[in-house]
Amino acid sequence: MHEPVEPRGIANRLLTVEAMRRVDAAAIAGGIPGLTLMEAAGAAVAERARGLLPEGGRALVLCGPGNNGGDGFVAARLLAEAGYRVDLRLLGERGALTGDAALAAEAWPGPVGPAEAELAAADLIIDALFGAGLSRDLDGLARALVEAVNRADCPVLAVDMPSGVDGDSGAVRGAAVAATETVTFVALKPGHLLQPGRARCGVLHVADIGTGEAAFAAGIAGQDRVLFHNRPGLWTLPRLAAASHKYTRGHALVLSGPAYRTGAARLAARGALRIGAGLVTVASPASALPENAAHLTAIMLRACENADDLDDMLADERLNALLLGPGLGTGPATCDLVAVAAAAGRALVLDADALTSFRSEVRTLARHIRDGEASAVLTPHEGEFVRLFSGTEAVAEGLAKTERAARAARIAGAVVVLKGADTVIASADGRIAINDHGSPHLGTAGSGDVLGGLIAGLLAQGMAPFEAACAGVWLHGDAGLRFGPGLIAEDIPELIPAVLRDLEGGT
Ligand SMILES: NC(=O)C1=CN([C@@H]2O[C@H](COP(=O)(O)OP(=O)(O)OC[C@H]3O[C@@H](n4cnc5c(N)ncnc54)[C@H](O)[C@@H]3O)[C@@H](O)[C@H]2O)[C@@H](O)CC1
Ligand SMILES: [K+]
Repeated sequence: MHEPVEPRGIANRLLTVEAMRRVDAAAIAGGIPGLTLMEAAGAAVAERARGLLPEGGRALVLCGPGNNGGDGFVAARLLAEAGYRVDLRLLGERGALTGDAALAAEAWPGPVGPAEAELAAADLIIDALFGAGLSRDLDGLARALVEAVNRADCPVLAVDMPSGVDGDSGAVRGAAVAATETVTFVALKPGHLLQPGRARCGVLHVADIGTGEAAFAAGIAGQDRVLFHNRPGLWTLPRLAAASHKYTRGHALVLSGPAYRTGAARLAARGALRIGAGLVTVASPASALPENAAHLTAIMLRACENADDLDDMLADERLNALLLGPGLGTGPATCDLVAVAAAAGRALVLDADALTSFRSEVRTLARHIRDGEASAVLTPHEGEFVRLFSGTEAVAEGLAKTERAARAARIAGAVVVLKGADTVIASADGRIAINDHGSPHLGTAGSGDVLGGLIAGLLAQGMAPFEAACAGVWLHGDAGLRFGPGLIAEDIPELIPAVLRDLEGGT
């Protein structure tokens, strides 16, 4: 189990639903009454609601039968006190409310409407139906209510989680509110970042409700999965010393496919160079050298026909990071290249055909990595992931994406970057980062090849594999966000200088 020591890492920690319960319980045990926490949560919701409501506007607050509903009662009261018109509806019987939620309901001075009635017209709906306590799929009245919320043409502010989204997996349980904004408490939960939950949250806000650092520490203690939001601060890019030269900035080697299958390697190589590797070499079969030479200038070329040639090349210790896979072709020849690269103990990025060549043979791949003491980053998309890990516990039905990636990382003894709209980066030591910094425009041919090159370029500069993978994913996502429609893979390396400049200015 890995416990990060730096406080910046802790700032990016996510809380599972269970860990959040422990935070609440520890805060209460430490002397903060539960009702005080609920008042703070409701106040944070009311404050955000005021930002979404016109002056004196009308809020419709939908309260559920648990403490999420309790937060709704508090927010309703505070908004009414501030002069807003508030309609409140309760799903369930008022008499069935217990604990702090019952106390919050008692303090609400207005009428409590039934959930069955048609939704009243409003300037804002506050969704306080279900949060961390969601325990089954929505059906019946709860589901009808959520569907009615999604038909309403006003903004929706979700309390803690959009009702119907699972806090740990981001799954939609039957139906889920599509919120404009979500206010959650203490820290983000995985379900705020994993799809489809991420898309239901809208703009995310995290409110401090006064639980304190000791309760937070109690909440995250003892977990064998350590969850992070992938953001700058979780990793630090290599700093360029004044005395740096190209040989101190690492040398990345990208293996290219044969003639007419070389574009992927060039995209990756360009990514590695732009991200700051001092030297980048593309190695290809001799037949493909002219094709590569016609397109490459700063990037060097070498002939490499097979695993023996690669072995000879790796006698040069300065080749410290390798990317294998894009365009290589699947089969035993690619497996041999991976075996030689791993045996040389270098930092590896394995993508595409290098992963598919080990279809259902991940244990063999893991043995190569272990025996060579190589540090490897595997970058599968969903299809490659299923092929590589089929037959293992990483592809069991119904698992959250975080758990699949974490299990895969343990099996492979490598960092696994499970790509998608919600890329998850998992390390064999139990660290998991979820990335929501990206753009659907990145779903374009060759984009993944550039990502592999970025990670290889960071590894070449000496970054540790988990941090290099997280940083590569974030930088790639940032490039996608700033370009938008019309993005093609060739654009991504060219955007990296601006991404780096802004990052250096902002962190
Ligand atoms: N001290 C605390 O624990 C605090 C909790 N807070 C709030 O409390 C929430 C968690 O409260 P709870 O644990 O009471 O859980 P919830 O209020 O999220 O939901 C639990 C209730 O919903 C019912 N339920 C669950 N799934 C259902 C479904 N599919 N259909 C119909 N009914 C369903 C359960 O039977 C239970 O009555 C958090 O999300 C947060 O909003 C905040 O007030 C901060 C402090
Ligand atoms: K909710």
